[in-house]
Amino acid sequence: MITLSKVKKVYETKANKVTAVKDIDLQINDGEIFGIIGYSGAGKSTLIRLLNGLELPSQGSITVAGHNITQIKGKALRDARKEISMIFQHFNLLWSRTVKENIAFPLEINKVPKSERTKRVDELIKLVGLEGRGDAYPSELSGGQKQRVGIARALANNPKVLLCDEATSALDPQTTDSILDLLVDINERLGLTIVLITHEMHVIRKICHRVAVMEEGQIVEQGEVLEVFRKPQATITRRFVQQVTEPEETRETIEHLIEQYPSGKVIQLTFVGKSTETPLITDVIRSFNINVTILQGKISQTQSGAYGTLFIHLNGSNDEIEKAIHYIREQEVEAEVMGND
Ligand SMILES: Nc1ncnc2c1ncn2[C@@H]1O[C@H](COP(=O)(O)OP(=O)(O)OP(=O)(O)O)[C@@H](O)[C@H]1O
Repeated sequence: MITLSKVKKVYETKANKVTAVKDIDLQINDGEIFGIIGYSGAGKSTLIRLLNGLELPSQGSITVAGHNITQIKGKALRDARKEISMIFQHFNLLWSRTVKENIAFPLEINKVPKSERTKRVDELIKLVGLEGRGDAYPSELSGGQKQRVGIARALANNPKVLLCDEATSALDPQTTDSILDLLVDINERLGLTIVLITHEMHVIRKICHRVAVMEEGQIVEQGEVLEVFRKPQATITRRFVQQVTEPEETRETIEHLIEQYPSGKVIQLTFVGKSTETPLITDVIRSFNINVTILQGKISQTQSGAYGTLFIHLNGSNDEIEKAIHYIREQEVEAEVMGND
């Protein structure tokens, strides 16, 4: 549904040329929630502006919702852009218009008759959970409610694709989660394709089916979210995965624990999908002559299954510890020895 082939974007300023994105090959499927993650300056905003035709690539081709947006102009481009909607970090609402009037705005531009507009606005208000707030002004709303207005407005003309530009970055964690839940809900209910850009792995973990990691204008890694969590390849991807799996203090805690347990081994286990539901630790304790101490653990849900990390200390003879690690790996659980040999 969305295809980018050999896409490159160079900005020419008076002083120099900046290559914002290069060598981008990407395919995003219908009905998918696809995340693009990268640090500031990686090229994410440029990529999203290319997807809705706000920018033209210097090279390559881009097809969105059946339109080759690199080759169309004028009315054809405007029509194509009706099928590609967008929400923003700072909501971009019209402050002098009420919630209802903000949502009605794209319908007015699209010359939808008034009676139909009113009906559609009411539907959208229900869809995003803003019942009773239709006559409020944006200044009277919380951040989460403002983003709900942004989402309703973006959905007004029944787009096929919703682009989200750091849509939750200005929100607190709890509000972020409620907006992410709403995006999943509309993805499932309407079959809408959602492409989001973010610098937060939490957002990717919580709602995306697949993810692409961007660095210096290029996609350095992409895949199913669960797979990327399980086996991040690029250094930058590992750093993003750690944002979610290792709370800030974890490394420090683990180093402290390794000092505290001079004998035996500290192991980091990584569970994915079904393996989070098996009584692995019980099996290890029963099958091997070792002591197991659970140090720290966390299980997170992704769109396609659970992902967990658990730090344990194994104590006993080297031989028994090796056998236990071998057994754990046979259960399709990753086991990384954390030093302390
Ligand atoms: N209109 C422009 N003119 C010149 N250079 C630009 C323009 N837009 C972006 N750039 C440059 O392109 C590179 C990628 O920027 P981009 O905004 O796409 O990154 P980003 O990952 O979205 O970062 P951020 O989250 O900070 O916006 C940067 O070096 C930026 O300075």
